Amino acid sequence: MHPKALLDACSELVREVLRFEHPADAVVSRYFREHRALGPRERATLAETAYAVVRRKLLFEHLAGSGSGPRERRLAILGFSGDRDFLKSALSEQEKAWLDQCDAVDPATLSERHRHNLPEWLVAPLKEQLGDDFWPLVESLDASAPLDVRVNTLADKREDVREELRLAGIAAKPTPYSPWGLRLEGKPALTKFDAFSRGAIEVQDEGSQLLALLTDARRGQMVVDFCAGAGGKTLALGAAMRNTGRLYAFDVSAHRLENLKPRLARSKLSNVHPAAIAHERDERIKRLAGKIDRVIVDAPCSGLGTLRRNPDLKWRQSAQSVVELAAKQGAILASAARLLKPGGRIVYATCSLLRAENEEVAQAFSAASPGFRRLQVQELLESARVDDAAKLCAEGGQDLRLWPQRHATDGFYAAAWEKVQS
Ligand SMILES: C[S@@+](CC[C@H](N)C(=O)[O-])C[C@H]1O[C@@H](n2cnc3c(N)ncnc32)[C@H](O)[C@@H]1O
Repeated sequence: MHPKALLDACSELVREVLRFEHPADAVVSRYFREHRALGPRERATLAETAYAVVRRKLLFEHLAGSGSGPRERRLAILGFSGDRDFLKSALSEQEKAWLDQCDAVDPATLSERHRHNLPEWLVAPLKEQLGDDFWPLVESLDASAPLDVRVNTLADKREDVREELRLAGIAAKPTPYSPWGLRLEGKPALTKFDAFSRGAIEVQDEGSQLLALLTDARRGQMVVDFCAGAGGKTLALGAAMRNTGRLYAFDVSAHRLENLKPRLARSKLSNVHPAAIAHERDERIKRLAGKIDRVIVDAPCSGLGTLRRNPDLKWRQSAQSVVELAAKQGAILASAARLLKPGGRIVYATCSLLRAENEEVAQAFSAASPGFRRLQVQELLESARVDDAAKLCAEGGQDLRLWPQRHATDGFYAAAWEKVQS
């Protein structure tokens, strides 16, 4: 594609993504569907440019203030992810001079907001939690997330799969904490490999794997994945149960559960029962009350722990949406807890970085639920043979707290309780 045409396409995509009416990944996928002639390299440039603009929106808007021409074009030039000379061949003399000026800006002279590129409502709670670690977090959010897979230990061993991938030209290392994980080098398209099609691997961030390990679902148990979505955790739990017992995968979105089906078929699990529920107080939940050994609530949340992959979330969420989510999370956790039998365990998890969706929801549940004993996540991880469990927990070892800048995972939180014997 001619550089000028590719830059025009980037500007168009940037304009659509910046409307923030839909998730950026959905906007990008739709754009590609509507422009089928685009080749893989052009697609990569388009997607990476749009994401770069979303990531560094405040800085780019500031720099774009001095240029001329349509705003989206200036933003696309600043975020352009392809070769510099290629880009310059699409620019007017005036644009080239402006871009050189922008490149010459010393980052040290920029204001904080132009360096962190976060909305103000998010900065204060993050700084309060992180102190000096705030800037390393900002830096980590600019980098792309590694590609982790979980080995389906029902049928394969991690080392065998690692060797199989190596022979297929994919280098991988064991993940540092999860005994099920491999971290791949680069971003190979996995779907064409036998290890993928026969269900030996599933793409899953190491942090998500740790949530499943924490749930500790065992052979023969009755287990509920309350917010199963496309079933990332469900598949890990089903394998941990060695394809025995009964694992319910609930979600209010039948559409998301549909995406579980092909993954389930690859995994060879037959102990999973997906079911769409109307809401967290659905009749189906009431019928199972007091019968379940393990429940995981991977609650709907702001998703701010996934900003490396979904940078648009920082612009699509707000202080108000977090308040609403926290209320929803509390309601789901309280309902899900009714499922447990005495001695059963419930894990509450989010991929949010904010205390309002994490510690505060957990504390409110503890305070309102005398029949539940808070468990020490560090001890649970150690029992699940997770290395360096203390490093994965907040001080004191009570809760799991994963951060991209510390653990190279998405940001995750988890707390766990046991229903007291009655
Ligand atoms: C963080 S996602 C789950 C991701 C999934 N566990 C995985 O590992 O792929 C949260 C899910 O909660 C679902 N959800 C929202 N409200 C719910 C409710 N009241 N009861 C059950 N699920 C709900 C959403 O549809 C969404 O799929």
